[in-house]
Amino acid sequence: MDLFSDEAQLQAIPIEDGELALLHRLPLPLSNAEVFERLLQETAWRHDSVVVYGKRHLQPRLTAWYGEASYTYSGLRLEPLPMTPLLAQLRGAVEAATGHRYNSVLLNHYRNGQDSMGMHSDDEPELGPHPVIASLSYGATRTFILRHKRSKRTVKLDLADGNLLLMTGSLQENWLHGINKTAKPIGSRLNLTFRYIG
Ligand SMILES: O=C(O)CCC(=O)C(=O)O
Ligand SMILES: [Fe+2]
Repeated sequence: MDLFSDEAQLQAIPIEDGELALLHRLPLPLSNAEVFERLLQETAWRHDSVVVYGKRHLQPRLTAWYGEASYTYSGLRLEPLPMTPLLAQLRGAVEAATGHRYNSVLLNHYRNGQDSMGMHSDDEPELGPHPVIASLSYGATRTFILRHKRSKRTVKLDLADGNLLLMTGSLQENWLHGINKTAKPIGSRLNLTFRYIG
C-alpha cells in the first residue's frame, strides 16, 4: 500500500457541531481476520444487565472493559481487567494513527443482526469536557447512526472490517450515536472504543 495515499490517513468527515474522522484500515502487522479471531477468543466477554426506565434488561450484546480505571454507565460499574498484549498493541496503533492517548477500552461483541446499541452519548464526567473516542471495528459491517440532539438530523456511516472512526470536539455534547438491529443475516462484529478516563 502507498503510505501516502488517502487510504492511509484519517479523513475528516464534514459534520456540524463536532468532529469525525475515518481511517479505512488501521495499519497493523496482523490481518483483520487474525485480530478478529484473537479478540473473540482472548476477551473475557460478559453478558451484563442494565436498568433502563426502572426495568432490568440483559444488554443486546456482549461487553468487556480493559484498562486502568473503572467505568460506570446505565447504573453498571465495570472494574477493569489489565490490557492483554493484543489490546496494548491495538492501543499503540490507534494512538499513532490519531495522535491522542488512551488508558481504557470498551469492547462490544454484536453476535448477529439482533444485537444492537441504543442511541447515547459518551459524555460521562470522567471522560472530560471534549472526550476523544477512537472506535475500531472488526468483522461484519454495521451501520453507525448519529442523530443531532436539537435538529434531529441523522447521519449514517457503514463501519467495515478494520475501520477506525475518531470522534472528538463537541460531538458527544451535540450528537447521539448507536447501532440499530438489522433483519439482514449477518455475522459477528467486534467494536473497540478507546477512551481516556481522567
Ligand atoms: O459499536 C459501535 O460502533 C459503537 C460503540 C459505542 O458507541 C460505544 O461503545 O460507546
Ligand atoms: Fe458510544
